Amino acid sequence: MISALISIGGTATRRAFRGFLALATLVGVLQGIALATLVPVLLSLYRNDAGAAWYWLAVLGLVAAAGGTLLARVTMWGFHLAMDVIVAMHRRIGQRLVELPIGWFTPATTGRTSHVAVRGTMFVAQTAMDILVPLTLHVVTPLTVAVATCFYDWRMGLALLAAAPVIWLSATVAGRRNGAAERRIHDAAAATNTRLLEFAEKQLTLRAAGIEGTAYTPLDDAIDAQRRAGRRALWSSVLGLALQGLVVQTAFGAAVTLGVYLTVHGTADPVHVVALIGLCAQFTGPLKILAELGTALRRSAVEVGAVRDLVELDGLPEPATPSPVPPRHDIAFHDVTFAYEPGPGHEQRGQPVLNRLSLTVPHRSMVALVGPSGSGKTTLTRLIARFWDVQDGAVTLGGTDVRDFATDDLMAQLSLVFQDVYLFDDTLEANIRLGNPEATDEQVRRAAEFAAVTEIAERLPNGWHSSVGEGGRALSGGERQRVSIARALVKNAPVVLFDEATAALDPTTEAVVAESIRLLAGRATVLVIAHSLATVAQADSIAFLDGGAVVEHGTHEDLLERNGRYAQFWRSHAGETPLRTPVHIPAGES
Ligand SMILES: Nc1ncnc2c1ncn2[C@@H]1O[C@H](COP(=O)(O)OP(=O)(O)OP(=O)(O)O)[C@@H](O)[C@H]1O
Repeated sequence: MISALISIGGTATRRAFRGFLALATLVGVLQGIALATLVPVLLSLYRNDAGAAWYWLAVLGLVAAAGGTLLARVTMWGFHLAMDVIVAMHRRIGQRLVELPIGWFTPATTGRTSHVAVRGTMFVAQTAMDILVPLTLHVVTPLTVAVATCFYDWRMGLALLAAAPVIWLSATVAGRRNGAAERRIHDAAAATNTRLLEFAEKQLTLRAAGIEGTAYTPLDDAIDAQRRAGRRALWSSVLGLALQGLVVQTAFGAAVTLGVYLTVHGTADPVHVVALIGLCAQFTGPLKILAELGTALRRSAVEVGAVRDLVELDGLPEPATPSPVPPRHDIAFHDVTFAYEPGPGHEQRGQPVLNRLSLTVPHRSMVALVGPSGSGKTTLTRLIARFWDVQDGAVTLGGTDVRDFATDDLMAQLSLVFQDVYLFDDTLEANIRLGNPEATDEQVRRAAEFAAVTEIAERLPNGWHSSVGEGGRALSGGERQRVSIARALVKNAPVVLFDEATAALDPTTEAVVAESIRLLAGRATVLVIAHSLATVAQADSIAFLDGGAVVEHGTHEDLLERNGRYAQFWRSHAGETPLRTPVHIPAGES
């Protein structure tokens, strides 16, 4: 647990934790000494020795005051430590999220991340402030009491010290059981969180499918699983606490029995023994809730461990000496094999999605990717941007393996226009400028004009400074697509990866897509997942994918002449649902 916190917080936290725990231990020792000092106070009173009673009372007061002062200090320290670790945790999570391959981000992983970040943070604060200090005190104080008892009566002292490992063992057993149950609760809660987010985000889809109210089975199942895990954890913790209570009471009973035995056999003074039995109660009292504190610590450990697992995830490996940005921008796939990593819902690494695939997109040419759904077109384009790294073969840009570029350099060479357009809750202008923060106003306006975003700005109440709402909610799907095209154009990257929308677009957006592809042709290396006849017709060549391999590659005419898979595919599409034909941007919009 502490090692998890330290690994998140770094060296400074390690030093701070050592000091913090040392101080908490000192407070525990002082509290134990204060309790042990009660024995001479009581004995002095019994012997009517007022001087000695006042003396020991003064000692007790001084030790208790020192312990109290240091306790206040260590509590404050715990608060500051918690804040430091929380800040470090947020920083590490943020840093790791930036370094993770883009392909890692799925609704399931982001749901888990938000759960881990929020709960982990809460538990760190709780651990450092509410658990570690009491836990240390509840261990160190009874041990100090046991050692002190040895000085008054070595037999009773040894009995207490002998009971300590048994109590420790029972607390550990109870804590382990609870820890396992807590882990199950954690996993169940994270799964519910993901389902809940999905339930909230996909309301439109659910309602369109006629799933009304809360009757969404995966969410119900997740809540049920969480309830079952909670019930099991409750039983586990009740049994653990009962075991712990039994062991502690037995230890106390044994100490009292020993005291009585020693008194009866005349080897101990009864008054002495009465005072020591009082002290024994101070030994067993704190230990009774040791299992409870241990459980709380393990609960924290599960959450903090999940944060550590998150921050220790493998990011994209960065080259030790990044290759320089190449002057030419041809893209080549050399015998590429790629299978998705296991993840929630698909724990085994599946069959390769791309199988020894080779394809070349020459510098400043346009290649259209066509093929049945699931043939690997999207995966192929995403490998260029290192959403994931290939397992075999290589993807090169300008002759250099994409893994040999610094990630920033690689991304600077790419413009991505994908279907899942996300606009930030910022102004229209800021969303375009995101493509190139250095762009002048003139460049932003020109890209916007080309992508027919100017007319959106004219319609909105605050023009370019209008907010587009969270995720671009204030705009239609087509309008969002246009903003994303303007964003890509303003970036002016030498390589453009374009995923044409599969859904029918409004005429203006369709024209913008066709025009922007026309504009890019000859200026950039373009790899486009094509769905429209207009795009296919403009491409220098077409690669037909099936089953994760390029089965045909050539010009539209060549492939039609070959009368193979592409010709068949094209004819069936043109026959059933004609591929979209070019639409011209209305005057004034281009
Ligand atoms: N993140 C992912 N995790 C696991 N499998 C995935 C993931 N993304 C895609 N796949 C699988 O990889 C295969 C290829 O998918 P891909 O999206 O690349 O195909 P596509 O040709 O672009 O399909 P479409 O035209 O329908 O978009 C499919 O079987 C798909 O189920």
